[in-house]
Amino acid sequence: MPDNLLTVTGLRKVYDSSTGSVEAIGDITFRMDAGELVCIVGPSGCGKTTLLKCISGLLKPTSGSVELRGRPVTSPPPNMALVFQEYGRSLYPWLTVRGNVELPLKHKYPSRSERGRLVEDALRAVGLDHAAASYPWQLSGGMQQRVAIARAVAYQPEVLIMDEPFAAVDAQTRADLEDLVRALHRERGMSILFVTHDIDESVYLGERVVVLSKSPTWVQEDVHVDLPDDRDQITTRALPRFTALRTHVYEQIQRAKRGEAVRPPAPVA
Ligand SMILES: Nc1ncnc2c1ncn2[C@@H]1O[C@H](COP(=O)(O)OP(=O)(O)OP(=O)(O)O)[C@@H](O)[C@H]1O
Repeated sequence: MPDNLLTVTGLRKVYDSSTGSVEAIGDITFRMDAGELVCIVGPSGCGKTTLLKCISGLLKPTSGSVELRGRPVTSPPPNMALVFQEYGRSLYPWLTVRGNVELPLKHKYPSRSERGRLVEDALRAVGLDHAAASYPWQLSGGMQQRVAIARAVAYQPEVLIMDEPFAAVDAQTRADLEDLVRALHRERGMSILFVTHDIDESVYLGERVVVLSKSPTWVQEDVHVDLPDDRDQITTRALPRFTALRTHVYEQIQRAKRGEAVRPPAPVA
C-alpha cells in the first residue's frame, strides 16, 4: 500500500521585485511515496530550484502547499536533508570528514556513541571509511560530494533532496555517484527527490521522472520508469526500453521548451 510522504498541491510562486514580478512556478501538483526515487527534469530556468526551495521550506510559495507526512512545510523540516551541486561550499574546511558528517547530528542524537556509530556507518556506505580523518580540501571533488552524501545518510532523514548534485564532477565520477544513489535507495530504502538537467541521468536513476514545463511551470508529464530495479551503467543504458524512455523524456523537454504542451484544465470541484 502506498505510504504518502510528500504532497505538493497547486504550488505557485511569483517573485516580486522593484523591476516587476516574475511568475516562476504556475501550478505544480505531485506526490511522492516513502521509499521512492523520483527525478525532476525540465528546461533550463523552468523553476526547479524555486520548487526545491519551496519544498524544503526555504521559500514561501505565493499560493498552494507542501506537506511532508501530512504536515505543512513552512520552514526547513527537521526530517529532511539536502545535497547541492556546490559540495565545496557545503563542507566546513576546518573540520575533518568525520567532523563534517557528525556536525548536523549533534541536536538529533545527543549520545556521542550513537553519533559515532552513525558516522562510521554512513562513511562506509559511501566508501569513505578510510578518509574519516582527512580534511575536505585534501579530497577530490567526487570524494567531497560523497562526504556531503554521507552527512545526509548519517542524519537519517525521511526524505533526501538532491539539487543537481553531480553537475560539477567528471563523467566517470558522476557514473559512480549515480550508482551510489541507486544503492542507497535500494539497500537502505531511502526516499530521494533528485533534480537534474540530465535526461539520461533522470531515466537511469528514477522510478518516476516528473517532467516540468517551461516557466511558469506545471507538471507536463509524470513518467513511470519501468526498467528493472537492478541497474548498472552498461547493461541498463543499452536496453531498448532505456533508449525509448530517454527519447520520450527528451521529446517532452523539447516540447516544453517550445511551449507546445498544453496545460490540462483544472478539475472541476
Ligand atoms: N530571487 C528571484 N527574483 C526574481 N526572479 C527569480 C528569482 N529566482 C529565480 N527567478 C526567476 O524564476 C525563474 C525560475 O528560476 P529557477 O532558478 O528556479 O529555475 P531553474 O530551473 O532552477 O534554473 P536552471 O535551469 O538555470 O538551474 C527564472 O525565470 C528566474 O529568472
